[in-house]
Amino acid sequence: GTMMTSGGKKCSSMRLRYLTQKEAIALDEDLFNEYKFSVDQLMELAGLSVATAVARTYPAATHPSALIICGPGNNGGDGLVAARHLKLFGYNVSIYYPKRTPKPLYENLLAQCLAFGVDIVEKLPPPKELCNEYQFLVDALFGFSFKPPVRDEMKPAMDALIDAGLPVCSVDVPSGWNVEKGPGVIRPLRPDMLISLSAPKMCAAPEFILGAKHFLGGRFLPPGIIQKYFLRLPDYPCQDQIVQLSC
Ligand SMILES: NC(=O)C1=CN([C@@H]2O[C@H](COP(=O)(O)OP(=O)(O)OC[C@H]3O[C@@H](n4cnc5c(N)ncnc54)[C@H](O)[C@@H]3O)[C@@H](O)[C@H]2O)[C@@H](O)CC1
Ligand SMILES: [K+]
Repeated sequence: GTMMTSGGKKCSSMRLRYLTQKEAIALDEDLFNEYKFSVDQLMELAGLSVATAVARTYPAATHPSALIICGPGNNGGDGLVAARHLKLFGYNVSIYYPKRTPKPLYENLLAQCLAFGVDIVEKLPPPKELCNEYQFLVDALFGFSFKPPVRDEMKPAMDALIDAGLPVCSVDVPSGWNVEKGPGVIRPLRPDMLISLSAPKMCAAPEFILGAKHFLGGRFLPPGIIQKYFLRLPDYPCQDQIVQLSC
């Protein structure tokens, strides 16, 4: 079924199927191997979905400046793509990208960010000072390949997300969470909004994300994948790149 959000947008209330970590990884491999997608293709659509959901949740008029925290894998790549689109949408965008994987994919995305005027933050201020410069954070640190606990090198980035006291939008999986068992740790990240990509993972179930706003994006799954993984996905409205799952 569908419900209406306060903004008059449709919000799906159907019962979803949530993927295990293994299924999420296998589905990803199928897209590349069987369906011949390139990472760049899917990352562009994923990152555009993220930017769209962010813009719908945090309008630039009230939330003009964003800090996007990018990790070393493809979740971080989604963050780099989203940074460029948010810049195009009129936001002031900064990225913190502490561990840069030396691959052309990420190097090119970073070069594009620079060319579009995205600021690169080299050293994070203390978490409590982030609210002087930003109205919200985007968590593109870890996605479905993450295995807890967070290693030391990524702790400052994790602490910024948890301790800034700013609203956080998590990309695909709230960082630091167990992909299947949810928050787990004593003081977990509590995102204000989550955008699941292609299909929600187990940690995106309502009992874990509590009141967070939940979107689905990454509108690129072929019918064969939907059948193979028994997915139950809501319909995307018209040509939209995102659909809101919880109001
Ligand atoms: N199948 C899909 O729907 C698509 C997925 N994409 C994105 O790709 C993500 C998955 O990307 P990846 O598989 O590259 O992996 P992730 O981005 O989830 O994370 C892997 C990186 O994190 C590091 N890491 C893992 N555990 C850690 C720990 N405990 N402490 C510190 N570092 C740790 C790893 O060394 C690796 O560099 C998804 O969540 C999604 O955001 C999109 O880019 C494109 C399409
Ligand atoms: K994330």
